Amino acid sequence: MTALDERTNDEPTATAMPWPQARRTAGLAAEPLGPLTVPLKRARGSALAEPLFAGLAVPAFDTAAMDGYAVAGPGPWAVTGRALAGHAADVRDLASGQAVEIATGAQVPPGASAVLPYELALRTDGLVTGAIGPGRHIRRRGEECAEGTEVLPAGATVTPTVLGFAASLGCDALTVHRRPRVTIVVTGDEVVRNGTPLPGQVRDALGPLLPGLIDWAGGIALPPTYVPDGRAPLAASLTRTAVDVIAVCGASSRGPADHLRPVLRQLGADILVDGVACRPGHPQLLARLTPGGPLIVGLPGNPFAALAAALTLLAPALGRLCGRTPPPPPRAVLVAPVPAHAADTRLIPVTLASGLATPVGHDRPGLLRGAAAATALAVLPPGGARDVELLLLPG
Ligand SMILES: Nc1nc2c(c(=O)[nH]1)N[C@H]1C(S)=C(S)[C@@H](COP(=O)(O)OP(=O)(O)OC[C@H]3O[C@@H](n4cnc5c(N)ncnc54)[C@H](O)[C@@H]3O)O[C@H]1N2
Ligand code: MOO
Repeated sequence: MTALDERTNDEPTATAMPWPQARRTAGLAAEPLGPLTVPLKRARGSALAEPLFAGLAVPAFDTAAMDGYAVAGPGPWAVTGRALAGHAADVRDLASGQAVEIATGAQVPPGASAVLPYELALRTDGLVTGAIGPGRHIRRRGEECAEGTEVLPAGATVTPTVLGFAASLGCDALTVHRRPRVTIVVTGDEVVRNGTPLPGQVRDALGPLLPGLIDWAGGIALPPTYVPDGRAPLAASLTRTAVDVIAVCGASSRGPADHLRPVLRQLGADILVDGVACRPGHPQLLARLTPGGPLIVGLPGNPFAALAAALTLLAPALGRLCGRTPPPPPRAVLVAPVPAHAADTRLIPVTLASGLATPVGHDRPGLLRGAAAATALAVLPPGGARDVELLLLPG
């Protein structure tokens, strides 16, 4: 419920914090959650709570990088046997002038000076000839990393690639920060969850949008809860469950049914960010319910404004709680000048190609059309710029 159409409201909010400061505040609003050791399959999306060390050398043994012959000394070479991957016990020392047929991934026998690929080899009876430089096509033990090397710092996100790498280092478990649990509270008597909305109703866009964004940002989203307009239901929803973060959708503005600020005052919450000088999303807020209690992120009801606010306050707060080291923000050059706001940062949906950001339009606060077609939001500071920071959108 709002008193004004969002396009007519251009008044700055007295308490609004500059966008860069608001984002920094959210990224420092809490301490990373405690470490826990989990099996690899449960670690994806978490951040390492301690550096990852190579528990073994990589490769762990001298390995053939090609199918062919492991040869010792100058040719021609007498073929004395075969070395297959996974059969290290069969490996015998090679003397100069000897060779074994070898498969990629097999352990290279001690004494071998190179691997001669089939393509360069001529085999007649038991003899093989060919030209190959010393050391060619042998991946030496430890050449990728020596045993005990730090291979990833604490704070790195455990991506699918990191999981594969950790497994190849012999890890079965990783010590990561606990991921924050997030309740999504969707407010509004007009909000419906299924089907075509009737006149006066609006289909909930945020219950479907936020879980994926929260997962991408490092949190664990609980199923959204829906509360009618009113102080009592909202207050109850903020105190019902033990979670780390509560994202409230709607009720963030100053209309007759916008109860979030009064409820937070009534509950004695500590308000950390009370409005942000950005478009869209200026009514957003960040609060802490009680000392050591959950963070509350107030997201505007307008769906694109909510997305902009989620990237401004919610994602950095979740990144911090789950212990991720934030990467340096990506940047791009706007393909053409874009009108700036005099006092507020604008967040503009763009597509990216070759370092250029192209606005996709359709960026009114109530509509996700532009954002749905975009790969990032360009951060246009007050007064404007061509070279801009980007907020990548969840894929
Ligand atoms: N007097 C003022 N009025 C408004 C201001 C202001 O500063 N002074 N700011 C405007 C801006 S900007 C925004 S954004 C909205 C924020 O409003 P609320 O957070 O209080 O949200 P609602 O009023 O509940 O809803 C706004 C709009 O969004 C629709 N909505 C709500 N929830 C959902 C949902 N889950 N999925 C899809 N759409 C949703 C709702 O029906 C309204 O149309 O306030 C302006 N007003
Ligand atoms: O423009 Mo509002 O700031 O729609 O969030």
